[in-house]
Amino acid sequence: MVELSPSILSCNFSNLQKDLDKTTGTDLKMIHIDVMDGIFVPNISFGFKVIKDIRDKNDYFFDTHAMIVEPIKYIEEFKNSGVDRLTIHYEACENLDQTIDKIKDNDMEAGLTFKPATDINLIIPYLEKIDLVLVMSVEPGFGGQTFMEDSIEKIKILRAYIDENNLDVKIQVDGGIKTTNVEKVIDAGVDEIVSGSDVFGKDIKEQINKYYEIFKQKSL
Ligand SMILES: O=C(CO)[C@@H](O)[C@H](O)COP(=O)(O)O
Repeated sequence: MVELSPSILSCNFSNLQKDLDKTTGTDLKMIHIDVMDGIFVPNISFGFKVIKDIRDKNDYFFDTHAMIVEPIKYIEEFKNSGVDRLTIHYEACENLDQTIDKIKDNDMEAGLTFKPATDINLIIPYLEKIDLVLVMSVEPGFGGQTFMEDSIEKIKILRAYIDENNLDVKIQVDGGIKTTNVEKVIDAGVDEIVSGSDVFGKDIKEQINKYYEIFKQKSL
């Protein structure tokens, strides 16, 4: 079944744990943690201290999206903060193979993502080495943007390649996803959905339950 990874970027940071507490009693298994450096993307979010503090209070799988240049420099810090999977950008790494290897050497799952303008054919050769490929369906940097329709074709290309080659790689989509458009990305073949404003900007528990209702219907 498809899983939801709600982006805490849309939480109220004046009391982050209060929003996370509202997710309890749902089917949720992971949360999405967007780290931005103000250089790779034109926004700054939060860093290791925040991740570590919420790690102490939440058992979820920590699905982390690093929108930072040269993430290789910070891999140990992500690990020490309690990150379970670290997704890095194709465009942000001087030595991508070495960065992926170092994530795995630090006992985290490795995810790879790419900006909407990046040619998907550059990503395909790395699928054998990674645990997750993330299709960005908005320009990385901000929540609340509109879903880019050409992401559907990218998901289909990745789904076909992964299935044809029997690879053990999950496909995640992130940006502009709502309960009203989620079905089309599921139909295209995603395994995981990131949603920020549509979860933490609304009635949190109600929205998570709505997503899981849709996922269950789709898996019948
Ligand atoms: O990585 C990003 C933005 O860079 C996303 O995770 C957004 O935070 C998703 O927010 P919505 O588009 O769902 O509001």
